[in-house]
Amino acid sequence: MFRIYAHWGLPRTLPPPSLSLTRGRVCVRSYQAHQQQGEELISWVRQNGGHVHPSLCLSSIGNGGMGLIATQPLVSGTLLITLPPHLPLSLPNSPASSSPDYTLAQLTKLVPDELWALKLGLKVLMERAHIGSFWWPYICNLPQRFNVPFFFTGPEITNLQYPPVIYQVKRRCRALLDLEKELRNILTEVPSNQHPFGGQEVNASSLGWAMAAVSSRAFQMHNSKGSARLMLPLIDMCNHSFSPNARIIQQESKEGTSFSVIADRHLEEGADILLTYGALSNDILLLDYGFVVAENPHDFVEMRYDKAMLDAARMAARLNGDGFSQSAVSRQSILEQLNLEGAGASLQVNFGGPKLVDGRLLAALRVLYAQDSDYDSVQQRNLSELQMLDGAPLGDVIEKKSLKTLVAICALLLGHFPTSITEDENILKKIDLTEAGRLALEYRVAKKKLLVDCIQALSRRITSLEKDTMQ
Ligand SMILES: C[S@@+](CC[C@H](N)C(=O)[O-])C[C@H]1O[C@@H](n2cnc3c(N)ncnc32)[C@H](O)[C@@H]1O
Repeated sequence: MFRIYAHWGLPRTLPPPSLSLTRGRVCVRSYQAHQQQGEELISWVRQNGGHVHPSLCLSSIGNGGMGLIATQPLVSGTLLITLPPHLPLSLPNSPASSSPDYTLAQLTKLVPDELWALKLGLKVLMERAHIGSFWWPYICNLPQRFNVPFFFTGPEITNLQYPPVIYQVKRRCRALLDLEKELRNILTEVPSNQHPFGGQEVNASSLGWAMAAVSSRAFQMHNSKGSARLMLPLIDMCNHSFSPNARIIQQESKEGTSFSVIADRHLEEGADILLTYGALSNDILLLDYGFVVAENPHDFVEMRYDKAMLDAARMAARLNGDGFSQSAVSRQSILEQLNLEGAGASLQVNFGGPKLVDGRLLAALRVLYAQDSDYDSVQQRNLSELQMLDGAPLGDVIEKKSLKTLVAICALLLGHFPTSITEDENILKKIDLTEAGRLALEYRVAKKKLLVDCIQALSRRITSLEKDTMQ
């Protein structure tokens, strides 16, 4: 199950950024060049009607990344940045026909909707190729490389050890390669005055760069006209925290939507300005942003609900009884209500997050362990009661069996990983790891620790039930 080989990662680094080299300037993110470009970006925002608090600067924050820093203490409520409506970069709404933007709009239709970052990425590539682009001071400040997994080598992708995310990486690789092919065919027919990339070739690597630039930096805006994703220059220099010290607000006016960042706490001198990117799992953080958070409260490990797997877990937990596949028709209807059986069933169940265990899986186990004689009691419970971890809605005996089976499932999932946490932690101590190699290790260690945490929390519940029974 955990031995999927993905040996077609795209080249690790982008080829020389052909699109920017033609401008006579090279986007190199050396420290000094970066500082200077950072200052140019701040000046550009101010020159174009935006506000940047004088006590803010762009600075290196380690790992080659940059961030926004307070150079003086700032009180909570301070307005840090404001971008007027014309500074965000987004896909144009109704471009004039026979303009490059119109061609671009046609090209975005080739991209599946769920890969919205690739759609907006085409616009970023277009501005990167456009000599004299209004957004050049912004585009030029974007990182040249992104540590997202579709740039990993095959072995690095395999080293993630978690099939759902490996599947997503492969899908993204495939989408980039497919789009490269389609664009190559279409763009040869486009007249030069309508060519969105100034006649330059766009390949899977530059598409990947653009998709990562967008997925790791774009914001979603909602207003009366609907929702849209956009790039917010300078605001997107803020790094992420689940306990942020600043927030974004949106203001509507007849000119459009402007965006501001406000300090949400007192900021000490030298504080990083941190926003929250949302309640995101490590899968999304890895795939879209190229980093993971240890002990991420929003992370989870997924598995496919399958009675054969539950049977294996029951046997591993040394619990007797008939196989779950023999379950009575009466239980079937509850499993259907839980959407785990029947047409259109949704079989993905998760461990982790604030609930610890997917309520549907817990309810299914409780129901599957119920005897025919318990059925009246099952009928008296509503579905949400059956899904709550607190309490033992069908009695302590069924509860202990259900919890022991869940512990066994976590242990089986853990056993599917080819290496243990200790082995991974030893590899992490090596100094010659690549950035991608380290990220893959951190990612899989976080998944395994999540399962260990689940086992420990569920075991504590079993122990407390056993104590109650003995009293
Ligand atoms: C919106 S940008 C923030 C600015 C970025 N650091 C830069 O140098 O341009 C998001 C990227 O910053 C980095 N980042 C943000 N928050 C992070 C965090 N908490 N830990 C590690 N990297 C983070 C990741 O590379 C992510 O893709």
